[in-house]
Amino acid sequence: MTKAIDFVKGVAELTRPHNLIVAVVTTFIGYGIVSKTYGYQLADKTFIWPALVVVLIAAAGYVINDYYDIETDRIAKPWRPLVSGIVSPHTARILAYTLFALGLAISAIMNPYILLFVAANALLLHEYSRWIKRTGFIGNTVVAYNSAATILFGGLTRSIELDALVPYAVLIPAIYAFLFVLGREIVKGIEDIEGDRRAGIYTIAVAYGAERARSMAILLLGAVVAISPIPALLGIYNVLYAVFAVIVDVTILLSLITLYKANNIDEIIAAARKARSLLKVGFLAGGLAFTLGLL
Ligand SMILES: CC(C)=CCC/C(C)=C/CC/C(C)=C/CC/C(C)=C/COC[C@H](O)COP(=O)(O)O
Ligand SMILES: CC(C)=CCC/C(C)=C/CC/C(C)=C/CC/C(C)=C/COP(=O)(O)OP(=O)(O)O
Ligand SMILES: [Mg+2]
Repeated sequence: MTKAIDFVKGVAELTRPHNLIVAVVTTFIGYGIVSKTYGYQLADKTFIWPALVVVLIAAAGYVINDYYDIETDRIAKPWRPLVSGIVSPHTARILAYTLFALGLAISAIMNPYILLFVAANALLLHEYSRWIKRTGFIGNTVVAYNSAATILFGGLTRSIELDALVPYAVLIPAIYAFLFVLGREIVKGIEDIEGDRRAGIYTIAVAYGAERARSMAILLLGAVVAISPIPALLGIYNVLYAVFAVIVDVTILLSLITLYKANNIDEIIAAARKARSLLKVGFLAGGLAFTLGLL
């Protein structure tokens, strides 16, 4: 019985449910902006479909990532379900392709254009883990784009449902998400520098050193803080945007101070480990800023 429970826990862990929750929130950002632009109620029961597609495709993306990362995770993340042996690589592969297939099937039922968008993003997600990740910075931009694409996807699905054009306003949170995730991916590269170097993954940290990667992450994430007040000045978002944007800024600034104060490679890697978790809190706060800010 314990083995069965461990297996179910392992399968759940492979899908990274905490990230899926944030992805649903960010999908709602695009959906909500379109609703508000055309004078409809923000939330509608139809949101279940884009939310379900994003959960299925993102979960598939996380599972196939662990499948392709098993050797590097043996070094940096021995607790992952495939490395610890709780779930077999064969099972993970079947799970990933089943999740991809379910996401594509629902997209096909929704609309041909939605199927095209989801298929392109699903392919990009799969190829990221299969080989694009090894290119380093390009891989970071793919993850940042795919993350921001949840916002575009929410806007696309609601626009098609309302037979309306996707408003440019959807691009605003998408740009913030892209910069935020990209900065965090560079921080993750600092944390994983040893394992990535042995695996031949040319992240910014491996290619240019942890110090330069730290400087790039500080620049990118500092830019998110610098532009964070702008949406509050646009008259689209309410005070809740400002409240949650401050939380985002605090998570980023605490991360950057920790990184800046590190004096040597070991301290920089330890600071990156702390920043990775802190910035994840910022993702949720950021999603809530652009979501609750629409109410
Ligand atoms: C100033 C302000 C309010 C900024 C907010 C920006 C914003 C909307 C951020 C949300 C980012 C986002 C789209 C998150 C949803 C999808 C997601 C969780 C992406 C990150 O997943 C990839 C990551 O590398 C997974 O690795 P790990 O986190 O280590 O499991
Ligand atoms: C837009 C549509 C239809 C779907 C988007 C699906 C989503 C939410 C994508 C978000 C980003 C995502 C799921 C990326 C998957 C690839 C991934 C796990 C990147 C991070 O993996 P690594 O670079 O190996 O780092 P870790 O495994 O240590 O986290
Ligand atoms: Mg991985």
